[in-house]
Amino acid sequence: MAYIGLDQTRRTTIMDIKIVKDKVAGGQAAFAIIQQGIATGAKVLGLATGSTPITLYQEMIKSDLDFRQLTSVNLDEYVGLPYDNPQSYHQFMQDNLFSKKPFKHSYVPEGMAADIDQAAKDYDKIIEANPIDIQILGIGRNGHIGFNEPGTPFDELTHEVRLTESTIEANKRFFADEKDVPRKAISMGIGSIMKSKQIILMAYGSDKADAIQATIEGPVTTHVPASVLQNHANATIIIDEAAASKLTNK
Ligand SMILES: N[C@@H]1[C@@H](O)[C@H](O)[C@@H](COP(=O)(O)O)O[C@@H]1O
Repeated sequence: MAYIGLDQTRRTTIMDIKIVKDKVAGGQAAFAIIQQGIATGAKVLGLATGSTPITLYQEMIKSDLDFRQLTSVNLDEYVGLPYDNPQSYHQFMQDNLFSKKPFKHSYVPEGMAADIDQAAKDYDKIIEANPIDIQILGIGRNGHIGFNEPGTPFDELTHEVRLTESTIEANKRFFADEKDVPRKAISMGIGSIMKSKQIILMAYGSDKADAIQATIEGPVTTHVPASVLQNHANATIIIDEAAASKLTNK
């Protein structure tokens, strides 16, 4: 489909919206979908970082599911942040999931590669060889998914990203100083995210309410990257009351 740079206003599918009590219930709802997916043959999970998926990962950890026959493919990583830095997404995944529930293979984009463009091409080959059955997403306050900032063409593959001021501002809480926040990242593209057979986007809290309203009720536009999910055949949005507070049709 040719979405490049175009704003699409035609909604082709209706997303499944689940409004939950809180992020714990959200994690349980997402886990139930994953459990069902694995029971029916899902082999590759697309994973995300940020505070949002943590309650899902806690459900995965406390479950008796064994992930050692599955592969995981992560969305993104900062460029130039050593993998043992506590804020790197390699380390985040280790701390929040992989150290407790290992997968057969876990891929995270190589933000420390000497040649990021080559690392991006290599990551696309990994995604091609491991088609994603279920992709987990959070959402940035500006509607970004992965690190696909507003304006990213919908058919983009893995690429280097210059982070927006809004994202640097939102992510500075994890760093000692704003100047320590990396300015660049490597991210799976929207083209690859949309190829996932199933997508679960989660969002909690009032600072996500505008992005959620635009994602669900606004036009499909590259200005709000997550709005592309309106064009996905099997997307579920799990949100709490605060994140749902600006929806006009509840
Ligand atoms: N690259 C990540 C996104 O994948 C994530 O969705 C977003 C929101 O983070 P949080 O869940 O902490 O609000 O943060 C970062 O920008």
